Amino acid sequence: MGPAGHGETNGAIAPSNAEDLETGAAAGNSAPASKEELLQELGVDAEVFQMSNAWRAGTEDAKSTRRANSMLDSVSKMAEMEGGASSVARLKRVIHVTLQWERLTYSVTVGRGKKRTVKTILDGISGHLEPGRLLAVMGPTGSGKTSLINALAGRLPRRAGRLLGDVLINGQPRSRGFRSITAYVLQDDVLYGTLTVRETFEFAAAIRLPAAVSKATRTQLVDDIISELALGKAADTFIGNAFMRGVSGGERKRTNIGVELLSNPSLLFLDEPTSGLDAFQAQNVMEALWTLSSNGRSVACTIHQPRSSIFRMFDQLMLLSEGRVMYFGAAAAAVAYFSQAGFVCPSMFNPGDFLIDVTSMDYRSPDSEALTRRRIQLLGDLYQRLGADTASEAVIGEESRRDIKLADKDMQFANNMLTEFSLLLGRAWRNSSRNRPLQVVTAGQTVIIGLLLAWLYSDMSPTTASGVQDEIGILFFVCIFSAMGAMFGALTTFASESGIIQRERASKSYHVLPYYLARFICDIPLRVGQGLLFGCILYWIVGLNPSAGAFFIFCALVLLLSLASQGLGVAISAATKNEKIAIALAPMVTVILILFGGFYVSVDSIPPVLRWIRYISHLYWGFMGFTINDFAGRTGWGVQGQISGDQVLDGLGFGSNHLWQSFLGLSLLIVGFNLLGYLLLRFTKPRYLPLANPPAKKPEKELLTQKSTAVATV
Ligand SMILES: Nc1ncnc2c1ncn2[C@@H]1O[C@H](COP(=O)(O)OP(=O)(O)OP(=O)(O)O)[C@@H](O)[C@H]1O
Repeated sequence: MGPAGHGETNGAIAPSNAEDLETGAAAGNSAPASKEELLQELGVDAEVFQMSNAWRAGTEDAKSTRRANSMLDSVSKMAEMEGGASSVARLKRVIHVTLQWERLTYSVTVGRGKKRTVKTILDGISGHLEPGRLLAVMGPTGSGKTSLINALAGRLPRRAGRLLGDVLINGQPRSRGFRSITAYVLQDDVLYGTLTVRETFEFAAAIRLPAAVSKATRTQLVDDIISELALGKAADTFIGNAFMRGVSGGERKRTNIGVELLSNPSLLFLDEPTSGLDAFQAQNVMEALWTLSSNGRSVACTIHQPRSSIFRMFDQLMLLSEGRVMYFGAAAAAVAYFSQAGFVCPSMFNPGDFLIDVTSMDYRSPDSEALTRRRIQLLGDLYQRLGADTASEAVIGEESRRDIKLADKDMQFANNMLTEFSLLLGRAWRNSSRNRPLQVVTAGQTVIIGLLLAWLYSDMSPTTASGVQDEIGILFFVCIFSAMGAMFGALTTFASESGIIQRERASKSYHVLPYYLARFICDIPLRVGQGLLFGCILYWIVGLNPSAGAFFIFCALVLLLSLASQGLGVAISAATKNEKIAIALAPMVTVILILFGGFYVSVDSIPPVLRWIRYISHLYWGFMGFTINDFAGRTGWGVQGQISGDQVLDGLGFGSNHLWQSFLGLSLLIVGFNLLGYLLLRFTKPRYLPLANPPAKKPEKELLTQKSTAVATV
């Protein structure tokens, strides 16, 4: 692979003159028919299909005059302010990245048993992206846009299939350093709704930049990003969530992009950055991307159907359909290319809509399906004949050559674990304390359940026939209530944060341990508050053990039980990695642990082989603690007050147990469940599909035979 052989390289990849075209045709390997045959079938006179410069050479380098390099300027200034610290200067410098991809083929196995087939999602796609350019990957739905961006960013899920081809960064295969210079912006915004835009950036700056970067510099960097993304007006507004109104969809999207910019990526991948936005917001987001690319970055995004003003911002366009390239080159020249191929865009028509119309399958009737399928096949063949071979060729500029080594630096954590912990604790605390709806719901349900129970059991008397059973029942209910609330709280919290954690871990923002500890510690006040509230309402009204010490032990047990349940909730959500599966699984786990909790089946009645299960049931230890705390050493139950508390404990199988065992059991489970949750979170990183070598080019003779067979079949 080398410099393009067709002069201007800012987009068009077809040979630059008729001679080149013929050469391309001769070498052109996998096209099933000659250019003339293809044009004939498309209904275009070959003579008319002039290789005019209009679509081939693409537009002028419109950006070069507009490329302000403002970011680079301010970055250099900041580096000076830092006393020229080389690490700081390097951290903020945009590296020039030329991305090339050649014959990318991605296939997956679909179906089961005899119906198993291999589905080709990307079929030999080649292209390139140079620094300072904005590449749009367009195509009808299901054409392979997301798969291509994921393949280029190295983000295809590992179990998904097979990926063949070459992806080069400044002429070199992607190395470990690839991630340190790239950012990948997901389609869904993953942000804390309870933080403002500025706080979100400040946190990202603090956690991603080394401690050597002063606060003033970080503030400057945040201000720069806010102005670069035109977020000035929204800077101090909350991001917002289901309970709290926040910034607009476009501002949210730009904040999402801005977070990635704080690690100063040189290569930016975005999947559908305008999805779900109205035309105006979409325009703002794309303008922000245009500015970012103008500052020397290489930006690639998928986009479904851009309005015409957005289309004009694209430097390069890769148009896909059915996993094949329909066009790759200067975006401004795409319409001319298609009009030469016989598809003329009506005047005043949005080019984006036109290109999608031309390359979409029409499934409305068998005839229209066959017709559009054939059209797409011909357009794919025509493109392959004209430009596919040279599509991955790019000029690797001087800056890119110089930057090869910088692009090879592996990503490192910026701070030590203690700093990470304090930053994460600050964020978690802010998030929890501002999450009023959660606090109100937690407090509300505690008060309602507490009062309801108190009311139901207010007439409870130890000297009735059912007195003992009533008291045991209420204690077990306390166990279940404390456990369920904490577990489902943890399930939803961790599930809602999992996107954020994944993104931050992918950019090596922090270790899992400080994150986990910060979350754990941050939840303690909520659990303590809930335990005390519940205890205060219920304990005295119902008339449990009246000693003050027993009351505090009761509250401590509620707290420990909640913390153990929280750990179990985290472990379940870390193991399942999916909120819906986690919420479906949690009740089953809870029911098993309830069964072994000592209330429904006494310990002696459990088959010996299953008895060990009670030791991993926090409900068992909690229930044991509550009953010992309430019954031990007391008397006065039964109609004549003849039943002692110790007899009750004997009946439950807790006669020989002590309170300290309950505390110890719960403490061990808190450690055990949380350790399990931590380890699952730590070691279950998303795994991505490695890139295998591209298939060797087949000898021309073999290809020609295949082509004639293919044409004959059609
Ligand atoms: N792991 C997979 N297993 C089976 N089919 C898959 C897999 N990944 C993608 N596909 C299929 O490949 C095709 C391309 O998917 P992709 O998401 O890349 O398309 P897209 O152009 O981004 O679509 P959209 O615009 O709807 O997001 C689709 O038909 C999709 O269903």
